[in-house]
Amino acid sequence: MDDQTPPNPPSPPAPAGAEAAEVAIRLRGITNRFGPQVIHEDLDLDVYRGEILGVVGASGSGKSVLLRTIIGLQQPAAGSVEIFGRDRLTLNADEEHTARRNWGVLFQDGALFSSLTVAQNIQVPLREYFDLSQDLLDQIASYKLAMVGLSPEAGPKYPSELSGGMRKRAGLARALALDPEILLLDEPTAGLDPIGAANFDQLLADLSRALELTVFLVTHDLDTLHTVCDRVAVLAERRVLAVGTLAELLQFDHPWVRDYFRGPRARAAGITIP
Ligand SMILES: Nc1ncnc2c1ncn2[C@@H]1O[C@H](COP(=O)(O)OP(=O)(O)OP(=O)(O)O)[C@@H](O)[C@H]1O
Repeated sequence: MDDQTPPNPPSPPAPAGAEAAEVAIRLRGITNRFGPQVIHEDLDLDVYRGEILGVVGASGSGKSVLLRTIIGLQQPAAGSVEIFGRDRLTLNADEEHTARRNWGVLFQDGALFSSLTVAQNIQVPLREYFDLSQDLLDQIASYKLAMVGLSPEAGPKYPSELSGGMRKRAGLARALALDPEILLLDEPTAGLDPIGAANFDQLLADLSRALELTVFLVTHDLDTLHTVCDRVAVLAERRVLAVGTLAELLQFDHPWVRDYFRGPRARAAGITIP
């Protein structure tokens, strides 16, 4: 760490009212670099079981890299990633395979396989983990489609035949295929019109409650932060600069945080200083 870098803030307290809230994802001392470019340095973050944590930060601050670090697509240069108390960087291949069932991911563009139908996309993770009959696979795909508000007619369609909003929902259905406890989403409302985005937010809020999901949600969408997130983490200066409820962040005195949460777009989203 260079001399200019302020120390990490103390570990954030558990959410109000949650006595000894269980930590679902614990990141400690995470450092990520690409060549000389340092993205994260000694980054700490706790995501509590059952919460929806919004992750914000300027473009290029490392939100997606952090998501990839949690799921193992990015190997950090230093630090630990604990999922429900187990350091996933120390798991062997079998343990890693089992652990991966515990989370579902929705990447920015939905990341569906374009050569597979929506139903086949949902069935990919199911085939990887279970030996099920085609009939059962089809039933599960229909059930997952219904869960995300898509009709059974979407099942035989190819991703290119869906609207952007439907593709996001299909991606969500695939992320939920294995009934994960943790859901990670990278800018799920990007590219959706305001009504589509609001509908997706509502779906996410309903599903996370019904399925008791822990949600790590990378977003630039102030409406999403306001309507669905329990807490928000701000990524800046290569670490988690602040984490708390929106009301707490509104009191946080830092130029980027102030501009982001108190600007005209924040006011338009209904975020106001209490
Ligand atoms: N595989 C990679 N190789 C080299 N550099 C990378 C790689 N992945 C990400 N980066 C760099 O890491 C930095 C953080 O990228 P990241 O995608 O995490 O930003 P972000 O905060 O998600 O941005 P945005 O809000 O624009 O999506 C960027 O400067 C990016 O160029």
